[in-house]
Amino acid sequence: MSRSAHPAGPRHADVLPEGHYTAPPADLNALDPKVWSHTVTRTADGVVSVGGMEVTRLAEEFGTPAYFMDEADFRERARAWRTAFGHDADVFYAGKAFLSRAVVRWLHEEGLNLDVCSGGELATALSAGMPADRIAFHGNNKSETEIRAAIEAGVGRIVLDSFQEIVRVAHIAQSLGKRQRVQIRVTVGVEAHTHEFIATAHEDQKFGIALADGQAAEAVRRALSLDGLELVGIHSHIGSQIFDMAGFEVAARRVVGLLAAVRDEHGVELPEIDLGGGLGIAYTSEDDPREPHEIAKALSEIVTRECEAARLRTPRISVEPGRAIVGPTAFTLYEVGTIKPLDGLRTYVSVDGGMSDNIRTALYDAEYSVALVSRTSDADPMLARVVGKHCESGDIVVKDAFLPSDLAPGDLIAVPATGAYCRSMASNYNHALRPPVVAVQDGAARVIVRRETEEDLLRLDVG
Ligand SMILES: Cc1ncc(COP(=O)(O)O)c(C=O)c1O
Ligand SMILES: N[C@@H](CCCC[NH3+])C(=O)O
Repeated sequence: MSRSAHPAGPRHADVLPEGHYTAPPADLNALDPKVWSHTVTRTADGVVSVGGMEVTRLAEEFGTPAYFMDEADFRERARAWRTAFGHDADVFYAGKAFLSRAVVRWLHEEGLNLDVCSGGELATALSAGMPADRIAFHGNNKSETEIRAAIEAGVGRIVLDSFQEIVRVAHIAQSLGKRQRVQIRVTVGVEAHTHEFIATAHEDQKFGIALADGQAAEAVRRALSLDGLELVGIHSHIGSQIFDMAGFEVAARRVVGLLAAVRDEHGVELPEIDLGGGLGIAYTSEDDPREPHEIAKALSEIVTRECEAARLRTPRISVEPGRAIVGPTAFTLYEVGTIKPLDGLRTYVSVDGGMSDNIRTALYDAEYSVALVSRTSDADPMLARVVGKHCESGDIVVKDAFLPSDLAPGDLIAVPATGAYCRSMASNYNHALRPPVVAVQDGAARVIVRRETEEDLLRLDVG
């Protein structure tokens, strides 16, 4: 018997948009291991726990909204990537997905390298003890200050993104009496199957130097001619949240083609090839991501095969997964504040966060899952839209998902797979205070990024 608080509530079949769930899940209390981190489970009393700690206790201690990161899961995923690629390849975790000093230490301990794309990320990495030679510095418009800081620190490589930057980095390196190891980022001209805003290998966009019409070959010529630079490889990143390996195959083939052309023209075999990041994760039960060992095998086979065909020595491969490591490791915990059922449509469930802690739904039309985590329920499913508290009707966290129809203010709900690009893209819109990131492991929780306070906001406002 349903305990529905909204008996006349919406019927999902009336409103389901294309591509979304066709039916409510069989069991609303179940937690799909595809979208939740490995230590997440429902305890005997129905409360969800992570790292051995119940969310009700976590909410009491740390408040909501908050991101809870499963440290064991993070380390496991980092290790899986490291092991899959072995000692002949390098894994650079992409710090843009989420970076904090604790995360840098975990990465260091697990043997990963780090990709940073700003002075701020570089400073965080260095201050947490990541050896500079294990850092790669990216960006399509690095400032002179950032370039100088990276070279002075001794970063392992700078990834050159434009013709101007080739000269800029060479001059700064020379002025510091150094020769900087660099790669050139090329756009290989593939259309990655992902959202337009996060595809980066087609030519009509801001990143990289096009392989087409000889631009990349010209960039290599210039880089090889400058004393301040040691050109060690070619870099390609085709986009983000990609499941289909075909785009990586084409990219690898084209990059190896450039390596062969460089060998033919200059007699130089560049020793490195970086195929970037971009591997997709499961945000809903519909998504089927690849495992790191499958990805490693596929990439190394393509590169080896293409190099053999071109009679090139196989270069050292590197990859830059961000989302695939950190994305699944965290969930955002919210408290339900208000509930607005719209007859025949859907029920709006307002939580105490929103687009300020997760902009991805508004920005990319991203899909997420959600679950009631402070208790179980045997009420009927209701089609819900989880929305935030911002002054914006597009302030949506989860567009369409099923929650139990007895959901009530004060319940805790959690959105899984928010480890990547949520805290790192969080904002202070409406003077929201950015939530903390709390690492949980073996029954203990500790804040690794603290919650912002009104004092923090007022300190910035010097007016
Ligand atoms: C150059 C580069 N490397 C790596 C990444 C990480 O991508 P993802 O988090 O999708 O693995 C990005 C972001 O898309 C990027 O721009
Ligand atoms: N921030 C994006 C992806 C861009 C990745 C950085 N190049 C996301 O949330 O999916």
